[in-house]
Amino acid sequence: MSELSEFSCEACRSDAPRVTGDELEQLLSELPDWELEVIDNVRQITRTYTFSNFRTAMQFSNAIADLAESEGHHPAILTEWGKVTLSWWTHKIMGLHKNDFILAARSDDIYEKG
Ligand SMILES: C[C@H](O)[C@H](O)[C@H]1CNC2=NC(N)=NC(=O)C2=N1
Repeated sequence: MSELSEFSCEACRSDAPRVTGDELEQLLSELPDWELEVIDNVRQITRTYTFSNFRTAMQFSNAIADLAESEGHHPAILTEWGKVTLSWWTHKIMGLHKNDFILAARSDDIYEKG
């Protein structure tokens, strides 16, 4: 469990600063299973989780949906047979906010709880 999951998300505003530079490197180092990607010039963090079948993949996806709704912050979720890929970024700032790293850590906790 990353310490990041202990943090609370803050209300994100359109003028919130994007995470960059040393802070970005530090946050990425706390989430070793996550990859930094740039899609349509927008930085995001992505991880693919594996499952034994589609039903358990869907159950995890629904748990992530509950997390997202409770925090008012939503990932892209790709649910496939045996796999779920999550991508977190902040739409308002078209980039990465600390909230994205907090929720990625919370996503890992949900996965590890099984
Ligand atoms: C109106 C609604 O609360 C906002 O659009 C929220 C919804 N969920 C969100 N999710 C993400 N990832 N980024 C946002 O900027 C965002 N904004």
